[in-house]
Amino acid sequence: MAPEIISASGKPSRFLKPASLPNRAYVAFLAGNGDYVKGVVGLARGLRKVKSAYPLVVAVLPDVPVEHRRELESQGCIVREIEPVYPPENQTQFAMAYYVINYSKLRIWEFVEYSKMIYLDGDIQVYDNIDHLFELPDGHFYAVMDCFCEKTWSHTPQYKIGYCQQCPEKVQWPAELGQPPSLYFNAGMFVFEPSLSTYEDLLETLRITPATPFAEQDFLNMYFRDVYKPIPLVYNLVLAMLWRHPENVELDKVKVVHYCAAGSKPWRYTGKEDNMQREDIKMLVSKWWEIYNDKSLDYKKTRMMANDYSSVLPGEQVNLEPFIAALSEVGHVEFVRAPSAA
Ligand SMILES: O=c1ccn([C@@H]2O[C@H](COP(=O)(O)OP(=O)(O)O)[C@@H](O)[C@H]2O)c(=O)[nH]1
Ligand SMILES: OC[C@H]1O[C@H](O[C@@H]2[C@@H](O)[C@H](O)[C@@H](O)[C@H](O)[C@@H]2O)[C@H](O)[C@@H](O)[C@H]1O
Ligand SMILES: [Mn+2]
Repeated sequence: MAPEIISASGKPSRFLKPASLPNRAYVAFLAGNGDYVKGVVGLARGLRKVKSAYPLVVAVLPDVPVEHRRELESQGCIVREIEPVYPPENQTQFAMAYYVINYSKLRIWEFVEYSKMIYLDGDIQVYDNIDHLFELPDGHFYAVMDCFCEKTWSHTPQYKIGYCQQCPEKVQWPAELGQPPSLYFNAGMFVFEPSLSTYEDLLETLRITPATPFAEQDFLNMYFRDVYKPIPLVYNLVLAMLWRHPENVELDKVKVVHYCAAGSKPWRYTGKEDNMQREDIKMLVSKWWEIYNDKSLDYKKTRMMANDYSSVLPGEQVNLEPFIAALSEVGHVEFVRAPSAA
């Protein structure tokens, strides 16, 4: 007979079942054997610190070494290997040469065991709980608007005339250039619904879409243009906003920081690049390290998750208080099926 388990409410229950969490998850993308794994480990710890109720899935390319995968698993991540996705061959000059691997992000639309996911770049940190974004209405693509003012945009007409969607009133879009660009999001963070039909259509469409300087970010903006809904900048502070549009930023309200400005990746920070000696940048980099180095944020296996039922005798009453307390620390729990006592 299975052990009699007394739940925190004092009512006997055959097995403690978590309040069933809808099948949602955060998802990150990791490629190569370099140091971005530090970013994803930091992200896993950050989500735990803000007590997110959902797991972090990490889509890894085949070139991510087993040591990095084990490290991510030891941080409670669910590691899923994906195959690379390449854009059609063409002569495009990517804004950063390595952007070509970022098309592989498209594989996350295949994770249909989840009804809704929030994608986060590995160079993002979450400083306040954003689980409420999972409640946004289905049928749309939610992301934060990007900025066109950094040199990385110098190939574009908007950069050349000094137009940016963050301050559309500053420079009028000239009629001779036709329509102003549609609202354009940064693809380092977005809320989406995995779907096999969308996944197949994304790959099919990519096959006939020439690659462009911002790679999958341009592609996703084109593909989801009609269903894109901007969400406030507090959900993805692209660091350049601090010096390009400070009037749009209330730093103490920011929930998610995206370390995408040149030289701002905390694990590679030297302080030598432009803007990297700013006090706000130094504060944000050290905030990232505080979480990365905080041992109390290590993933804790609980007795239940350690499948340690053997010590529970038939008929024994199990006090679940420590377990309930650990739950609130761990944030999310994968329940393991108890071996049948028979
Ligand atoms: O060598 C790399 C380069 C990129 N990435 C992943 O691809 C994302 C997008 O690249 P990045 O954040 O550097 O682009 P940015 O936002 O700085 O333009 C990263 O956050 C990582 O999740 C990776 O895993 N390894
Ligand atoms: O592959 C293209 C990448 O394009 C985006 O990064 C850019 C963009 O934000 C520019 O606006 C900034 O100027 C630039 O610094 C920054 O790197 C996404 O963050 C990243 O996830 C990925 O999609
Ligand atoms: Mn990024």
